Amino acid sequence: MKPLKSTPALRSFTRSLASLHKTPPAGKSPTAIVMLNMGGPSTVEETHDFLRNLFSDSDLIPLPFQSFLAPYIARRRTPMIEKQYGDIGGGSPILKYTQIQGEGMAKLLDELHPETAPHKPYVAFRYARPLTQATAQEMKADGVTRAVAFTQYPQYSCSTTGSSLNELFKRGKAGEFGQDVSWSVIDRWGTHPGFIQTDQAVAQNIENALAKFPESTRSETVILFSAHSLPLSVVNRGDPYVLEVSASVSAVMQQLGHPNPYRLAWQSKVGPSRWMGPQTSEALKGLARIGRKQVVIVPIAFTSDHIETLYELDLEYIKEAQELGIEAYRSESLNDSPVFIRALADIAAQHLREQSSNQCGPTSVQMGLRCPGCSTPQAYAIYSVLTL
Ligand SMILES: C=CC1=C(C)c2cc3[nH]c(cc4nc(cc5[nH]c(cc1n2)c(C)c5CCC(=O)O)C(CCC(=O)O)=C4C)c(C)c3C=C
Ligand SMILES: [Fe+2]
Ligand SMILES: [Fe+2]
Repeated sequence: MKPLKSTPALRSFTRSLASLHKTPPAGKSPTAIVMLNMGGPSTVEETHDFLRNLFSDSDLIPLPFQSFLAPYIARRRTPMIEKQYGDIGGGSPILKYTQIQGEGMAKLLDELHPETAPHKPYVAFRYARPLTQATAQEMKADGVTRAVAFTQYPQYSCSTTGSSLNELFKRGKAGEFGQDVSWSVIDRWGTHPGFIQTDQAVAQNIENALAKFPESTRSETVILFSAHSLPLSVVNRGDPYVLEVSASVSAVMQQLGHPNPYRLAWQSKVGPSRWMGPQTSEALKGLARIGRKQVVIVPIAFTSDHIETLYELDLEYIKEAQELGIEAYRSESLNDSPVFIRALADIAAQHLREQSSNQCGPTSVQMGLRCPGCSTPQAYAIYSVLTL
């Protein structure tokens, strides 16, 4: 990763970031917990706009002549992706689940950290409704003065959480959330102590899938973790996502406490460039070649169901496995799991406690150039640009 160089432009950028971080005036406005994610089209009709927004995001896909190419690629890809959303029931369930998770989390937070109650969840999606812009208006209308940006991607990538934070920063700088909002950030939690509970939820879902196999052969079942892949160019510039996903896999296996063989594979490669491998479909072929007959596929880098679980894993890979002579099941996504919602509340509560005692833990960072606790560079608007 390249070191941050101090330049006049960077210094002025830092000053504007610092000005975002003001002490909130006393008041009864809610503490906003802003749940960041990419989102998905709630209906098939929203697919085109979702794709246009996605291909317009240079943090995710830097394209030459992006403003011309993005609508073109989106238009060409729309029929295929529309069909996939049609096949999974007519849209993405991510908004529904994020709302359930947010409501449940906020209620628990009021008990766990009454000092900052009431807590109100806001959803800020990057490519689908509700977009950050609309969320900003809602927060401004509510008179929010204290906000926590809480990424819903457990593992950090500049292309996902980094992109959402950059969007938040741009809109914050333009005053769209109001003038006196004090922000803090939970930017990753794949190895947070609270994630142990999430591991419990993931591990429980794996147990449920394992239970579909006869007890006599259950321990031979391969647990195949599957995460959205990343272009190798992104991995090679130091993006921590692959490392953090691997750490989550280890934590879940430890939680599970079984000696089952396990592997991590990567799915959903897009375009002709080289991406992180092995691809999930190749891993299945490899397992068939060495005579494995039972597999549980586990989505590990996304908490709600989406096209990759409901279409790619359920409709494509499970069938592919069957054709290879493997009996395969997918473990459920976390979705509205109460254990998971409790984990989200614990992660947010710990963050708020650290903030009020001016400490800085692993999930507790400021919108500033450097973390006041550990001095790592944490101005994401700068951080992701410099590491790209
Ligand atoms: C942790 C999750 C994800 C990472 C990391 C990620 C990186 C990444 N993605 C693309 C390109 C595309 N992704 C697309 C869809 C998509 N991506 C994720 C998650 C991550 N992406 C999800 C959950 C989804 C689907 C949303 C849903 O509702 O199901 C798409 C659009 C679909 C398509 O056209 O095939 C593209 C394109 C890149 C380039 C990238 C890293 C740089
Ligand atoms: Fe993606
Ligand atoms: Fe820190």
